[in-house]
Amino acid sequence: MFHLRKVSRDVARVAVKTRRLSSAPERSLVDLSVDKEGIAIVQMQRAPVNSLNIELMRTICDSVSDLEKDKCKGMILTSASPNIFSAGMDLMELHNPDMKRLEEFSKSMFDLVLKLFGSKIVTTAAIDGYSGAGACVVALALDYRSMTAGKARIGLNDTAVGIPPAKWVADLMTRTMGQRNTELALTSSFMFPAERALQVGLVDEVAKDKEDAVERCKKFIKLYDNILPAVRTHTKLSLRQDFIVEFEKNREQYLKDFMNTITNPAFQNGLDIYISSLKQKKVKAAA
Ligand SMILES: CCCCCCCC/C=C\CC(=O)SCCNC(=O)CCNC(=O)[C@H](O)C(C)(C)COP(=O)(O)OP(=O)(O)OC[C@H]1O[C@@H](n2cnc3c(N)ncnc32)[C@H](O)[C@@H]1OP(=O)(O)O
Repeated sequence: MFHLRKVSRDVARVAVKTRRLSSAPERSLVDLSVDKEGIAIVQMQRAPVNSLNIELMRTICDSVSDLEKDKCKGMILTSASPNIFSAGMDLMELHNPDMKRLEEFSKSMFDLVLKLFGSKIVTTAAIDGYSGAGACVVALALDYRSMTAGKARIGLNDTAVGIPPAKWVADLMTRTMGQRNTELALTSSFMFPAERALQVGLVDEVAKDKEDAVERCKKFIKLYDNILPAVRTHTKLSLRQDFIVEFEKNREQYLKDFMNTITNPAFQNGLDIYISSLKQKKVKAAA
């Protein structure tokens, strides 16, 4: 049986870790709550756009570990930012990086993907807004995705940012969308609205708003009510083992490849321009 009091202790623990790891966050990077049925909502709240820095990735990872330990039924990853699920990796982590921090960043990214993909609990995302690149990878590592119709977009726009998608990223997407759709999505960096994402299998359901997206995740988690959790986990992990084994085997190489891409001067030049264009957009909007 799940106890609410225990969960608030967990929340406090996550908040403490976050304060220790990061230079200045005033509050926890995720808001974690669990309902009476043992369904957790892990709400990212790293303003303004939930960009994934080391601290946010570690906090999500630790939250999932805590929920697994507490034998939670399932989790819903969502966002506190209106219209943004997550802007993907924190570009500031990639821009003129300190080598040691970049290595830590890469490790945190791999740890998070493996934690989510291999989680014992049912993992879902209620995607209510932009979910690009690294955020799309996070969503793909989960069991189920519901996404709101309207302005929200999801996709792997890595090539647009100047990062050729790693083999493991393409594999993760292929498992969900198949070879042809993945090829088209990755080469074009297409950002899918919810209905198109549903057609290609990138998301599982289209919701009318965030509340509906969360409800659909809950419904999905409850589909497993009559299945023994250990049997469900065993089945899921045996079907995912090939990816996990391959990832672990090549992890060092993936790390080197990623670090080489990021530290390449041509990538850094491109990133300068990309970041300036993001800032410029704001200046133009204000004018
Ligand atoms: C964990 C597993 C990861 C595994 C990944 C492996 C594959 C690696 C591939 C890709 C890596 C990436 O993820 S690179 C990041 C890609 N993301 C983007 O290109 C998104 C860029 N941002 C936008 O398009 C827009 O900001 C937005 C649509 C997300 C929001 O638009 P909006 O108009 O609402 O807000 P602003 O544009 O004004 O942004 C507000 C504020 O946030 C800053 N910002 C935006 N995105 C990022 C980011 N990704 N990292 C850091 N900061 C970001 C933006 O510059 C503004 O800052 P200021 O207020 O200071 O101007």
